[in-house]
Amino acid sequence: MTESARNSAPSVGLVGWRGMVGSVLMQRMQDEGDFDLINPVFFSTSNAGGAAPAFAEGAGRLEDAYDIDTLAKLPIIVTAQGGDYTSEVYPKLRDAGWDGLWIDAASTLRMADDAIIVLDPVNRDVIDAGLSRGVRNFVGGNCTVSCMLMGLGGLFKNGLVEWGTSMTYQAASGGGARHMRELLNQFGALNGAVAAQLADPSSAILEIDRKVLATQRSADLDATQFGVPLAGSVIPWIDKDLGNGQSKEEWKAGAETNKILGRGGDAGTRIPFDGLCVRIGAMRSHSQALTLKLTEDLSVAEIERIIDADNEWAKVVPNTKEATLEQLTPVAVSGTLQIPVGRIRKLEMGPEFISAFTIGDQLLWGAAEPLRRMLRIATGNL
Ligand SMILES: NC(=O)C1=CN([C@@H]2O[C@H](COP(=O)(O)OP(=O)(O)OC[C@H]3O[C@@H](n4cnc5c(N)ncnc54)[C@H](OP(=O)(O)O)[C@@H]3O)[C@@H](O)[C@H]2O)C=CC1
Ligand SMILES: N[C@@H](CC(=O)OP(=O)(O)O)C(=O)O
Repeated sequence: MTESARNSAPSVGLVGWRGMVGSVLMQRMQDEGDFDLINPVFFSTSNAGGAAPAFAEGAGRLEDAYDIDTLAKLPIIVTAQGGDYTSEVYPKLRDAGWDGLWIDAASTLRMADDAIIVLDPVNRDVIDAGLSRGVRNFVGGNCTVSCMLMGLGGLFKNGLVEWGTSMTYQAASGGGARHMRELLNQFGALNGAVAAQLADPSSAILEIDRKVLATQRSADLDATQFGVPLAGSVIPWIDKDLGNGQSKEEWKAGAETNKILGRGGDAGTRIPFDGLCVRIGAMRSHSQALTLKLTEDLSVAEIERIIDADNEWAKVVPNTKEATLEQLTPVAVSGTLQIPVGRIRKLEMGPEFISAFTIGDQLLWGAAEPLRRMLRIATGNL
């Protein structure tokens, strides 16, 4: 960046840059040249005074992420530090009179009346209208909701969905950096428990199975983050228990989908959307199986055309075994911005009922990318 460009670029506070979402955000910002457009100021909750990351030329030392005076000097703050941080720091900043832009990955402020959930390929009009009327809080949506709307936005935006249900398969990284490490350590422990038997092709498979189960059930297996073992298992509960049989992750599906689409509160326009959220042992990328009731009997070819045409990242995968195995797995999708949508077919329940299976890298479109793009929109660069 030239000296004059640096002088005119806005200063942007970056909090939570070394976490799971933050690391992906930093990588995307480097890839897209976003650091040429801002003067970054890096914060830390655990290492104030330490060195700022090397990729940001001249960024100096890490500031204290709890120092309200330092934060309040900045016109824009981007945080991927988490909900506890937002709950503690955000109200203090506003109480101190700060009127800058708060761009956040955490769910804390998402449903507040003065916050917009950002997913600009789906709701750029809502974002622009919000900026014009002085909205200051822009929050990334829940990862499964954002990935689902990036894939199936065409159907929703065209008013073609009467109701929907999603059954999710969410990766370990949805919980954060420590959850990924725990999953890998568990896989390692399971493998280690039967390494000798695996090396011997004639060993009894039931003996291997018994030893793996004993290791999974052993108190020695570290399950601090997830609470129970995830390796070789699934956990059909994500986020808090709302006390009505629904998990908070499941509640977000209906609440946030409707808010992003601008169909909030009004029972007349709200699209019923609900399902079950399940943690699985994938490393990265959230998958979901959807059942949609459409408002009309469209051909599969027309449904596919609408999905493909909606945005440059949604991509229909032909409903064949070969294409599904090749293109519709977390391994195929992770690290890319593509949102494949496959397994589209009419269900036996009637001509308006369809199935679909979609996957998105929840750290990209589900978290970092909407924030990165919001920063560009806010600075007049998108
Ligand atoms: N993970 C996901 O898929 C998604 C997450 N979100 C939301 O984004 C927010 C951040 O989530 P996420 O990035 O997953 O959280 P992480 O737990 O990965 O990171 C959050 C913070 O934890 C601290 N930290 C402590 N130990 C470590 C470590 N070993 N490695 C890296 N960081 C560490 C860092 O703060 P410090 O440097 O100050 O110590 C870091 O900024 C949350 O609100 C979450 O709900 C939203 C969508 C998807
Ligand atoms: N709850 C998601 C990740 C996440 O952080 O979601 P949210 O931003 O809505 O709290 C998961 O665990 O996969």
